Amino acid sequence: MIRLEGVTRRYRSAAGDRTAVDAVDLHVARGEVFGVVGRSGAGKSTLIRAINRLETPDAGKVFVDGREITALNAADLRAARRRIGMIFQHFNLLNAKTIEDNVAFPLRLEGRPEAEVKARVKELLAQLGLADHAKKHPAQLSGGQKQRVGIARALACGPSVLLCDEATSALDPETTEDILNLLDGLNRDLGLTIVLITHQMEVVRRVCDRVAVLKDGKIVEQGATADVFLHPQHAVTRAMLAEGEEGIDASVAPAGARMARLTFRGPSTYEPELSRVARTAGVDYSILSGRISRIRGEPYGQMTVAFTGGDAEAALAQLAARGVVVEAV
Ligand SMILES: Nc1ncnc2c1ncn2[C@@H]1O[C@H](COP(=O)(O)OP(=O)(O)OP(=O)(O)O)[C@@H](O)[C@H]1O
Repeated sequence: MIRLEGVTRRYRSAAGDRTAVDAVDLHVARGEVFGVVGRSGAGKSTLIRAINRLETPDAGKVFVDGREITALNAADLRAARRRIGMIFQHFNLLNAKTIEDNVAFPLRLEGRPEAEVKARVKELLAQLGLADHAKKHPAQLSGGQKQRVGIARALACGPSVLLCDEATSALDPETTEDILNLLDGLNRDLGLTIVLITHQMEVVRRVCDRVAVLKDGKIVEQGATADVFLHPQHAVTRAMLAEGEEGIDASVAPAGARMARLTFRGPSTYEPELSRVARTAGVDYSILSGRISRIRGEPYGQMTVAFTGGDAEAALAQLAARGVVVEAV
């Protein structure tokens, strides 16, 4: 659906050249929600803006829905962009226009008949819960409502792709959840392919099927969200995931304990595997840290456990045989 081949973007300034995106190859499948995370300055904005050529790459090719975006002339690019919706951190609404005129804007640019514009705007406002706000101006709406207007405008021309540039970064946690539910529903119900960039790992955990981690303009790690989040390979990914989490205090482990990190995935997360195995292997265990949650709807449990007494190695082998991922700590 979306393919980037060797995409590079450099910025030249008096302070020197800076390669914001460095020979990135990326593939996003149709109907997927794909997240790109990274620290500030990693190149996330530049990368997502290369997809609809708001930033023209210095090298490389971008394909969206079979068309090479990087090869289009200005008129064809305008037409292609109608099939690529985009929403922004600060909404980018036209403050002097009403909500309905904001949503109508891309339809009027496209030259649609006014009756069709009116009908489509009405439909979109109803779909996004904005029907009561049609005649208001952006300044009269909350952040979450403004982002809903942004989404309505992005959907106006019936895009196959939605690009989200830090779309929830200016919103409080509750409103973020509301907008993420909305994006989730659009992906599910319309089959919309979504690419989002964010520095919020929780956003990726909640909605993304796959994720790429960007550092200094390069992808350092990518994969299914659950795989990357539960078994991060790169230091940047580990550091971003560790933020806000309490580290493990190994000094609290009983003397001589065998420590291991255990990862349960899927329905077995809720099974009493640990106590069954402890009983048969005759070991005791202390849980030093742990989290049971969901990644993109899939339950998982991950905990650091200290085993004492009995046969800890046999317990770990039994857990591994039951599909639990066992890692030495
Ligand atoms: N128009 C520009 N001119 C010069 N340098 C730029 C420009 N836009 C971005 N850069 C530089 O390119 C690098 C990548 O910036 P980019 O905004 O893509 O990163 P980001 O990961 O989106 O960061 P943030 O989360 O802070 O927005 C940074 O070093 C930035 O300073």
